[in-house]
Amino acid sequence: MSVKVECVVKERCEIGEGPVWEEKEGTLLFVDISGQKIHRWNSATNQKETVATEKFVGCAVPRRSGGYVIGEGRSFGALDWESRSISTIAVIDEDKPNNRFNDGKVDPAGRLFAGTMAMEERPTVLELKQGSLFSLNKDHIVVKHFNQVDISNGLDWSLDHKTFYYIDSLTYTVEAFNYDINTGSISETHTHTHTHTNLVIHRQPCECVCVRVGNRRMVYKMEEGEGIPDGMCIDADGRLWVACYNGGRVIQIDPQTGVRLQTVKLPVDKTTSCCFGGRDYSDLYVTSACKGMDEADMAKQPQAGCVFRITGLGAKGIPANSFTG
Ligand SMILES: O=C(O)[C@H](O)[C@@H](O)[C@H](O)[C@H](O)CO
Ligand SMILES: [Zn+2]
Repeated sequence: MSVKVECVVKERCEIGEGPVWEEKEGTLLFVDISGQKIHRWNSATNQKETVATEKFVGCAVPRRSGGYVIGEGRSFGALDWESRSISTIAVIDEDKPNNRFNDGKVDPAGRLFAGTMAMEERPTVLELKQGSLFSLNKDHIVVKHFNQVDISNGLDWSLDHKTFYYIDSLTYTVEAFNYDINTGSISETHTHTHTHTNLVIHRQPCECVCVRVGNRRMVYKMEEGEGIPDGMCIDADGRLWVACYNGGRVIQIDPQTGVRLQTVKLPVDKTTSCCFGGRDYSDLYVTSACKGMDEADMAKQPQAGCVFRITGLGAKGIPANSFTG
């Protein structure tokens, strides 16, 4: 079966992002970040429902108790779809009023992980190192895992739940961390002995307790022409699919070897994120953006901002997790 790419949601999102397949209804949930909208597209009827938000909305995920949890502005919010009402659960980055949520996803234990970034003057132009990665647990407790992030983006967990894969876009890499599914912790503290050669008084080994962010390591470095790593999802074989912003493609990576296994090109450059869906999760849905494109660009790429479906990949995904709080 050959790979086929088709445009399925013919709506030009400014920044289409964060697709999530909702198996029960056969709907695709996704956001338009700067368009300040949350969409649910029904693959059977081709109907779409939309909720408008008051601020940039970085992500929206299903909630086990019903409705959705979103990252809007600098708030985690609870969205009741029927009444279209949004209530604040928690506020983050109080000391960084110019920050906003970006990409987010629910871990296998039902915690919502989402990262922040500074507001952009235009795509990828922003104050650097302002972002952090947060998680919201079922008791609505917020944990801040690490900071110094440029653009917090794609994230997912290995099939054995021991590794957290993460993209800070302007590192142009995909990284991996050790992950503890029981505690939701990415960082690890450990003690080790070493001799402080630089401190004259410290001539003998000393016990240092240092908190390293869980063995952070690079699994893939983007190549020339591949663009900026943006959204990401894992497939049922444990391989990563990365949407490449300005690269007009999604790439499949083996995180064990760092080898790129597949490249699928799309008819738009600003591919932003991807998730598996459809019957037995064998379709790859890809969101895209048109923000920052001028008339001439738009004329060349009339489907910029639309959602695409790739079939025939020979790979399949796994069901998305719902927030348990
Ligand atoms: O879509 C996102 O994740 C961000 O919100 C965009 O505004 C980024 O600038 C772009 O995707 C490059 O990473
Ligand atoms: Zn993104």
